[in-house]
Amino acid sequence: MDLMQLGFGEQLVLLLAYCYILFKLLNTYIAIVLLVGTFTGIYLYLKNQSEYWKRHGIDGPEGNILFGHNLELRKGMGVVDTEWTKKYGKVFGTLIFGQQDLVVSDLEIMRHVLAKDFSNFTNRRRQLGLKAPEDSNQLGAKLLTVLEDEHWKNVRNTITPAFTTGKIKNMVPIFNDTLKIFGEVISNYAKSGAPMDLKEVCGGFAMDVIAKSAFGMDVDAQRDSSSPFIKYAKEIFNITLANPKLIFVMLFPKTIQRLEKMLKFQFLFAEGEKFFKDVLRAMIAERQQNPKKVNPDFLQLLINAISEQVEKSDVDKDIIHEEISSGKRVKLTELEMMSQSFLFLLAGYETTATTLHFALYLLALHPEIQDRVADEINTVVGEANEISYDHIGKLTYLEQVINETLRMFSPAPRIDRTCTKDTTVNGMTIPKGCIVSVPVWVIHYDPEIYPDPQKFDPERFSPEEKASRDPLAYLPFGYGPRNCIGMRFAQLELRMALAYLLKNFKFTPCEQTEKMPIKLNLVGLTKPASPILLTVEKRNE
Ligand code: HEM
Repeated sequence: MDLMQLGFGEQLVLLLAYCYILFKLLNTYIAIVLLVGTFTGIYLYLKNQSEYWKRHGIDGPEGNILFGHNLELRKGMGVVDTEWTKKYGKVFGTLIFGQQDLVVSDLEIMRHVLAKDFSNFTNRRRQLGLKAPEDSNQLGAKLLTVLEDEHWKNVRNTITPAFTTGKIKNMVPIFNDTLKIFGEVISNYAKSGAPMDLKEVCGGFAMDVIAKSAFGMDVDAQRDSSSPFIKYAKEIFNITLANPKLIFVMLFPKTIQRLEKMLKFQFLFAEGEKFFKDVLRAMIAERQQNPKKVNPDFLQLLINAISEQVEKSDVDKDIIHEEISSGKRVKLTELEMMSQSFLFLLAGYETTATTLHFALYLLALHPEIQDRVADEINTVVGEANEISYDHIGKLTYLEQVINETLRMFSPAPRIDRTCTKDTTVNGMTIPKGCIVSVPVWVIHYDPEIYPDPQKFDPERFSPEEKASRDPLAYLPFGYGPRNCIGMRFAQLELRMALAYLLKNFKFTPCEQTEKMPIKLNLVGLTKPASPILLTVEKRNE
């Protein structure tokens, strides 16, 4: 048994049991001697761990001998990464969740870790306790985000055709149907003049899109929040690090996993998991019985996965890397299929909803930029009732606005990879077994890359500015073969939603709207510390 694979709670219980047995079985003096020896051993081990980076000639913050740098994480990843980078530079070592963690914002080293030496850095950090074991039948065991090595490559290669531009283009009707309801909801706020909670309205829209595209379901989250789909999805998204059950799982991961297997139960999200599995099973069965019915959504694309080919004209280098196309196309098991649909909800709901609401917030605070986007939309879309895929390609200033929003409020403040082989880059050796973390937040606010970084300035993403910058300097969707597979889908959803909203409405700050710089909560995904409220009026009335 690898003791380091145990949670902190389990290690403590083992230590107490060991002390008890020593004093029960042995003479007190011998027990004390053994105990002192054990504690000295543990102390030396922990000291050795905390001096790991010093031995590798890499500087870094002094860590707590017992907790490493975990305690600092309460401030939020973006905040601590900024403080540490200012003090220790672009490469420094930390110890997080018992793992040696090298934090790198040097673009050249990042290029090797995320792309050039990808085969040595294929996997993400293992989330102790939060990853269901591979042999379990929980949805969490087969999520693309946690799969490793060949298994990851094969599943990613198999589902990639679902995310190419050609396939996503067919989902425009899903967006347009959902946007009509979004329009009704916002119109009601415009009529009443009441401030609206941006996250609530954008969240309803994003939930409807993902329910329809990944589960094939109309849940109408925008007008009716009583459906079980919304109840269980919210249960997942509202879980915080203060949740007692989650703390218990993190302290006793192996014990919980053993008990779950032996007693055939699930400790976290049991009801929700059963609900999503039942829904997906029923949907998959229905579609398999009606193979001729056309469904332009992810669920159908996953069902078809093995037979779907990437057409030559549809090769999208952002999501089809050579590394991935060398993987096999595999027939997904039912669990693998259901896990990916579930993952699209996990990965695609909160990220898109928060980006949309931050974009509207920034535009409300910058009316001149909002008017410029609205003018562009009027010119391109004119009197057309619906936004089409062709319109989207022509809304270039809107694209700049979205890019700048994602620079300032990247939903993921950090991405990471596990190093599986000693790798030397620019004379520095990254040791096998450590985690390499890329502090996206720090890079997006680096004044040498983005002068006056607190300023909302979509001109930073004009074609000339973009071309003059290293692509590694902009990472809202990560980078390399393991980047966000849903990037094209998210970009289209954001552009469609903003084009529709800004064509029809004007957003303005109200008394309760917080001024910039807004207080953020950077623990987990980026979000505002308090809800953002805005008022809205109809355009052209
Ligand atoms: C604004 C919206 C979104 C943002 C900012 C975002 C961001 C990210 C980031 C930073 C990663 C990690 C990349 C890396 O490690 O290099 C990621 C991975 C992923 N995202 Fe997204 N995402 C968004 C929307 C979506 C959507 C809509 C979906 C699905 C429909 C999705 C599915 C995934 C999946 C499956 C992965 C894991 C890929 C893998 O491990 O191979 N994301 N995303």
